[in-house]
Amino acid sequence: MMSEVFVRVAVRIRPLRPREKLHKHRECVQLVPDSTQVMFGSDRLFSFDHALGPTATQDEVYTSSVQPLVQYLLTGYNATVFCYGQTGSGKTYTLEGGGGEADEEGGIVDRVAQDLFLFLEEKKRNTDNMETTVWVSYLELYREELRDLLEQPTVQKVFHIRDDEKGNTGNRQMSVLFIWLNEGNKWTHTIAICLLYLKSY
Ligand SMILES: Nc1ncnc2c1ncn2[C@@H]1O[C@H](COP(=O)(O)OP(=O)(O)OP(=O)(O)O)[C@@H](O)[C@H]1O
Repeated sequence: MMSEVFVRVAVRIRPLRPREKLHKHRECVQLVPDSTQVMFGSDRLFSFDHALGPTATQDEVYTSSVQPLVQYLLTGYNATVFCYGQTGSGKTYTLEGGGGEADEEGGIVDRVAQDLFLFLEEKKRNTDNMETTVWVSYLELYREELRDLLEQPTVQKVFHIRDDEKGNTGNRQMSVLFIWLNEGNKWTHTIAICLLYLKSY
């Protein structure tokens, strides 16, 4: 059951990369054991809804911070997950995964796609005449420009972010968006990115 908190913030501290170790970089942020706090330097404490340290697995990140939202989606609510952080802090790794073949490296997007279909299957088994449609969009928002990543690179479709006279972007809707690839009747890979769904009008 989701509590009445609409925005939750999880912090993830990534491990030092081999090159950083080679250059003798040191961690400057510590996870406070058995808490959801992190410490900067020796005395600055910050609290979050979830705090995940350098040894946290992709699965721990997903189950603690995202999985409840997928359940929530099926009850008709919208949910948005986004990663924020400076360059190299691990946003792509957390969302899309480490790029390896191993399941444990899969990111949030893979796991959302897999679970969504599992949960839908389960719901379908317990519900008469249930029909579901899953819409898929894959958009990139970069420097105020939107690109449809499912379009052929040669097709230049222009999306606009539009405001009404009061400055509201009324037709804008945040969603969880994903694509999946089905090779030889087997779900071999899932990629998803959640950004922004805009009705083009
Ligand atoms: N939790 C982690 N465990 C192991 N390696 C990680 C982890 N998080 C990030 N990395 C590695 O650190 C590097 C930087 O991460 P990533 O590319 O995800 O950063 P980013 O925030 O997306 O950066 P940018 O904003 O420049 O795209 C990558 O080589 C990635 O594989």
